[in-house]
Amino acid sequence: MTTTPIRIGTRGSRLALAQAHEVRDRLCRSSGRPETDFAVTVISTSGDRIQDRPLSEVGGKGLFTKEIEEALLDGRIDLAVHSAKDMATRLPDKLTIAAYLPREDVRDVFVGRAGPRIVDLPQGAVVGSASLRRQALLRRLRPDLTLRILRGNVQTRLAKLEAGEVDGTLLALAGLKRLEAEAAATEVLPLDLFPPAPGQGAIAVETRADDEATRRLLQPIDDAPTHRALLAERAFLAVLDGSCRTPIAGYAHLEGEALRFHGLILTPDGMQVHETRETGAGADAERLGREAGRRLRAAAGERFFEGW
Ligand SMILES: NCc1[nH]cc(CCC(=O)O)c1CC(=O)O
Repeated sequence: MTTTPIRIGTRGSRLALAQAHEVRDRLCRSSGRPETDFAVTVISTSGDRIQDRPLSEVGGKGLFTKEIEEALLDGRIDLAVHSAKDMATRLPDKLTIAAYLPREDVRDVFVGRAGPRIVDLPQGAVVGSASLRRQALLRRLRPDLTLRILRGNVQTRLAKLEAGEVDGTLLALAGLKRLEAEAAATEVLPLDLFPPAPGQGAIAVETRADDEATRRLLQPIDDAPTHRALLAERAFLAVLDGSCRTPIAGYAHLEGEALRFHGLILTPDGMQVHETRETGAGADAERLGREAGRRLRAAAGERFFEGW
């Protein structure tokens, strides 16, 4: 019997590969098919190639997914595995997110060389991050620090820290855990001070909307609570990210039947902050996220989004 393998597209970083392998392993278990029925295809993205500028300057998030989505649309792959955080808020028309794996820890961590905790850093210490959200949250807490753009995948960033380019950096705990490198974290940051980016810690599986067979294959590995939370967070982001230069945090999670949402926008210098906390029904996730976004838009005023 010959079967064409199901082709799984992913970026080539160690983290991306670990995530793609996790999806493949779950699909093997849920479908009873052997590993040889799946082929992991590495696709290089513009986000991987551009290393010297913040993503907000070169077109934002879609950069880590564009080439992979093109491969899906062309039929070169059947499904794509992404960090949900890296996905643009609007997907190409013919694509859909068919499954989210159970979410990993959503918190950010500090990895310090000059001191284990952010409070331990000496005045003016250099912290590297390419994330506008992390930079702004850090400035709010420690306006004296010097911020540097630190790009590259998780390994590269840890190597740059080790080499002394910066005194500390901020990373997602989820990524470190998936790389079995969580020991690198010197401080796990509290959710109220460092609310995560929408989608952080979640792995999304994208496919063609009209590919019924792949959608059916993915259905059993979809985690409903993560899916609900992500609907809220992505709806929130869609209302707010007309400009991808606005630092935005958004985190939804289910507590029983209730969906709790925390959203925050701030100026890049961390001086102005607008924040909202809401609770709603899990079934209303998208509406909850959208309304939280509208509330913040109204509270901040349109000029807030134009200032930089
Ligand atoms: N391209 C950045 C990126 N996208 C997803 C993760 C971590 C894993 C996750 O949030 O699921 C990271 C690295 C980081 O923020 O430290």
